[in-house]
Amino acid sequence: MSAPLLEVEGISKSFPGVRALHDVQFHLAAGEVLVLVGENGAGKSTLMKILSGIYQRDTGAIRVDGEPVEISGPAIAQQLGISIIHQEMNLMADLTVAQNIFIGREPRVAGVLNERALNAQTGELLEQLGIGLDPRARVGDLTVATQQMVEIAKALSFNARVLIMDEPTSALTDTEVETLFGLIESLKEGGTGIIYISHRMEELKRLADRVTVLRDGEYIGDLERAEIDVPTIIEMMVGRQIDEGARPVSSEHARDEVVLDVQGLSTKALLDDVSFQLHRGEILGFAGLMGAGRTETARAIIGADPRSAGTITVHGRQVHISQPADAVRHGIGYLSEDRKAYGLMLEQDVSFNTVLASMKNFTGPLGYFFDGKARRVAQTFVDRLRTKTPSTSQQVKLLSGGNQQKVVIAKWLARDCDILIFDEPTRGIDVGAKEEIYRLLQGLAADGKSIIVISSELPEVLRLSHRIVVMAEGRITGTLANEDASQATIMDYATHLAADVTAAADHTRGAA
Ligand SMILES: Nc1ncnc2c1ncn2[C@@H]1O[C@H](COP(=O)(O)OP(=O)(O)OP(=O)(O)O)[C@@H](O)[C@H]1O
Repeated sequence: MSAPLLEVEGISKSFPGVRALHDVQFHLAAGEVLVLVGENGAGKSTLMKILSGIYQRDTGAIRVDGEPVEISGPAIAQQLGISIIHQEMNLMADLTVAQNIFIGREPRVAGVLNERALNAQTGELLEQLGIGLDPRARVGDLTVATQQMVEIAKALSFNARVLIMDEPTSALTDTEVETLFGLIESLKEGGTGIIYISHRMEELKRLADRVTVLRDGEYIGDLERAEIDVPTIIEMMVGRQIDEGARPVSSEHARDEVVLDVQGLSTKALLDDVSFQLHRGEILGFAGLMGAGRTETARAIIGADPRSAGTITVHGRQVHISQPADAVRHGIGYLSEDRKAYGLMLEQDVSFNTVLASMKNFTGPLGYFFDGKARRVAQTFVDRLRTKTPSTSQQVKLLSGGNQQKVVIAKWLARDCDILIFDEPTRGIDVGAKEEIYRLLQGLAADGKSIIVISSELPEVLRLSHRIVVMAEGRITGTLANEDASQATIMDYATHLAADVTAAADHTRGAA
């Protein structure tokens, strides 16, 4: 039998205070998709960073085609044919597609960049991959999905034999996901081995030839394609069974007081006459395709983007919100979908970030910061959300992606706003922690908070929301009671297949 394309054995890696990996193994054959799963902080990214030369292992062996290798830096990984596509992409917005792919390797004549050859070479590569894209397009003008295709093209331009994808679908629409999966199929046929990290269980069934499970930095086991069963995998991942909670019903809160009333909200860029009401104790889900206007609605409400029309009424009083600080003053908290840009101060620790939105409760006269109090509060959220961190004094940038997201959630929970808007709250969060976050949000709603959840995951919208607002192209196309909604009906409204039902639905049922 020929040696596997890639093999790792006995890999361990520690950081100060954290044992990230201990005696981990896996193997990958040419033309195989290996899906790597594990809870947040299980060690998936660390393992991939070792393979791509970003981190050095403490112990263990790595073999390519059966030969031991030392991956002492990213350039060596590239030479060995190992390429990684990160969760957060590393492209330069102001450069073109071609410039990004061949940056530092551009064809030159007598030292001068040959733009024409560069574009031709890129055109060829894109065509081979079946990606219909102009090599001269500016990357900053492309959608996230297309940028990701550029990342993949870039990885393959180094003749990658092993392609590592870290949660590649987390920011893609359903059709874009299909395009990506099509590309993965053709890469497999060409003999590329793919390591695919995902928290989405449905993807695993579609894609995986094999699944490798990590828990707490340790190798738990492998499942072959025929053995893949989601509940088994979840149990291997979290070491216990997860009960899925019941879906809520809309009538529970439909008659309660209206806490937030948005009428005729419009923006120059996209929104057209967006109107809805949020009740006390209600979770209102916002569904729709990427670009439908859900994030824009949130941003227009909190004053992050200018409105061209519309009124916002909080607890019966019309309010003037022209910047996010005004929104917070009126008790509206917004958890952004982009945690790095808006959510966290990465250099600061878990404790500081947890109290970041409620600083005045932790600051005394003359700006004295009550560090002990902040740490106690931060620790309660670390416990409740099961955030994996050695302590509350760990810098946030050293946490895994999913655990950073938990800190963002803690920050808004600590702020104690009356109205909370969560934009893709569980992006990058593992299945076990997701269910805990759902219960936490439902607990907050039961205590009288009002919550908007924007989510691209329909099972999440259905699991959480009393009512569901569906948007398409900047407008609300439907408002559904949870008991009337299914993934299919939501998609109908999101794609305009159903008539506008806003008026017919129980949009105003509770306003009596
Ligand atoms: N540079 C670092 N310094 C200290 N600790 C680190 C560093 N990088 C990772 N860790 C820790 O190592 C552990 C494994 O993290 P890793 O990012 O590999 O997890 P993951 O499985 O990829 O999680 P997620 O699903 O949340 O992305 C975590 O506890 C993380 O906080």
